[in-house]
Amino acid sequence: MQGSGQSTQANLVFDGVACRRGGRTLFADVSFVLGPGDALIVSGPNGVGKSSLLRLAAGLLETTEGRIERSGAIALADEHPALDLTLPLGRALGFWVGLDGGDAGVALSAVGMAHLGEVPVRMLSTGQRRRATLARTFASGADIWLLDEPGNGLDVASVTMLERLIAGHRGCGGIVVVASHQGLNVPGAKLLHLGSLVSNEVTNA
Ligand SMILES: Nc1ncnc2c1ncn2[C@@H]1O[C@H](COP(=O)(O)OP(=O)(O)OP(=O)(O)O)[C@@H](O)[C@H]1O
Repeated sequence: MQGSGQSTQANLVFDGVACRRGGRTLFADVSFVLGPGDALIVSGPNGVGKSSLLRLAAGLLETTEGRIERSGAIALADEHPALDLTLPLGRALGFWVGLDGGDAGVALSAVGMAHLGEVPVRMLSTGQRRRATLARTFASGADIWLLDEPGNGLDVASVTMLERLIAGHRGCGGIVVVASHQGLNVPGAKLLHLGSLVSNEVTNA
């Protein structure tokens, strides 16, 4: 099914991971194990390293210490929609669908944007661009979704839609990691609060 975990063997493991950027240790000794259907919410103040943790998980940053293991395709959704601003939304999404597979129309419907397929990406509102980014994540068919502040700019109905997409992905064996200041409803998610170097402990919700 499009937008769901394609593999029942997806996993993401951090074992004693540290992250150093700009000459500063952001966090150290972060450990967690996520398997099919799991979710992790990463919270903490601005600049503590939430986005950096997602980039580590995506393999875009190197760990300073520790080990990261991942199995399954990864989609990272941050504030950059990575959609061609000049194209109508349906065609811009279609470019990625052409590479990843899936169906742009189904993905747009999943985020309530089926009626906006002809609107150029540059004309979308902030919240609509966020939803378009989610559509791209959904369409990717990736097993592991890394969502950076996915609720930013979303209205109440769209936050509910986001929570439903996350639940659906987990229900199909996918893994979701969310960095968020917002209190999203992600039942049974593990929680990681990055705050000080002594409190990077994962707890259950
Ligand atoms: N390319 C970079 N080079 C050096 N330092 C960086 C780079 N990108 C980010 N940083 C620094 O790493 C720290 C953590 O940034 P990061 O974006 O991971 O934090 P965050 O917890 O996601 O913050 P926010 O809640 O504001 O989104 C910040 O101090 C930031 O300045």
